[in-house]
Amino acid sequence: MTDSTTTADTIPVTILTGFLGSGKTTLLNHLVQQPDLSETAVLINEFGEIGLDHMLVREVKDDIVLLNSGCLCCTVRGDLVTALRDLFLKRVRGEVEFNRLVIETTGLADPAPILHTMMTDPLIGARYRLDGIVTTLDALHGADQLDRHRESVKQVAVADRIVMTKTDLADAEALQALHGRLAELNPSAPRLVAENGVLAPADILNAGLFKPGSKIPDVEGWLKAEAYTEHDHEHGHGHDDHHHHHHHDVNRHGDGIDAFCLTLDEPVEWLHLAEALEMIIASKGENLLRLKGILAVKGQEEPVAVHGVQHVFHPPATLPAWPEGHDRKSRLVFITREMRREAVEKVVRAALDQMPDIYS
Ligand SMILES: Nc1nc2c(ncn2[C@@H]2O[C@H](COP(=O)(O)OP(=O)(O)OP(=O)(O)O)[C@@H](O)[C@H]2O)c(=O)[nH]1
Repeated sequence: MTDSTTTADTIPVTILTGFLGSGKTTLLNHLVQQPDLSETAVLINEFGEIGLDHMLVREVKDDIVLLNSGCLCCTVRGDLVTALRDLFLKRVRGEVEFNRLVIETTGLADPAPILHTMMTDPLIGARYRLDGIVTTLDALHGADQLDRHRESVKQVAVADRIVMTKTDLADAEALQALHGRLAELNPSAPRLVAENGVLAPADILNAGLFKPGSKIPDVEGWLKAEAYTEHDHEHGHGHDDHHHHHHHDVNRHGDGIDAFCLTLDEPVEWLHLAEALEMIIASKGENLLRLKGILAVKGQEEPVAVHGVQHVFHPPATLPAWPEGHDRKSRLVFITREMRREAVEKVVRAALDQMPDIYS
């Protein structure tokens, strides 16, 4: 159950997304001047290169390849695949040096196809890993954009870090209301402020499971399960007790987005859990915006990390060890659209309550 895409020796990729005019390029221009990003390659997923002498900047044109299924969220960006492969080959040949990659998406882009490209292409998956999704949100127009555009909601919901821009133009009350809304849409993503693009790179880099130079995964920092539930302390009685607990969802409101964490006290039968996830994906995959989890698997000492965006999943990765002091319970955090916690939990519990698989 190992997977190189989450291991420490692959190139971390930050995806920078955010609505039209929300300040992505301004932020990127500032970031690439910082010493922390001196060995960073940048791919810009739209026209209009930015001139950065020491940087390797490449434009990715809208060359979209539709897979057989014809499903829009399965579109693989052919040109992005080529660009990522080319970059890696150049690095191998010693023509370019970089140890990190930033991909800036177009303002209207759904980040999911880019993530799919990274997760589904075997060559790319073996060389790059997703470090994090950084979403810029205009503090002045952000609330309106969230009301009007599903893309904007999705960009915020899948973010590992939310960067609020143009806070100098927004009044304090509106800003506070926006903070509240973002906390509901995406409870675990730290919200940062960049005035005219000024932000410390450390605030948005290394948001993934592995930090550069470290073989030990940062499970707590990656999952941030505590941001999703207020009642985890009530768990821990018996397996069956779960059915009777009151769960407090951090989020349920007009955007149709739910964010919640399922805690499973007992080690899980991997095949049963995989079955549950497959059922959820098959019926409503496009509404599963993001899933991350750390699992205690029956018959295995080490934890397993799972990670998915819509219906595309990273292969599960066995991590070297549980973090110190961890209660060794499985936790799955979900961000969904039009998919209630109760429905997801029912499918997961039903699958896990099956008889143990005696042949496995
Ligand atoms: N007042 C103010 N203006 C900002 C700030 N950040 C960005 N801007 C301005 O907002 C405008 C849009 O910024 P960009 O960085 O081009 O936004 P973008 O997301 O790259 O835009 P697209 O590529 O068109 O989607 C520019 O005129 C920036 O100067 C900020 O913090 N305060």
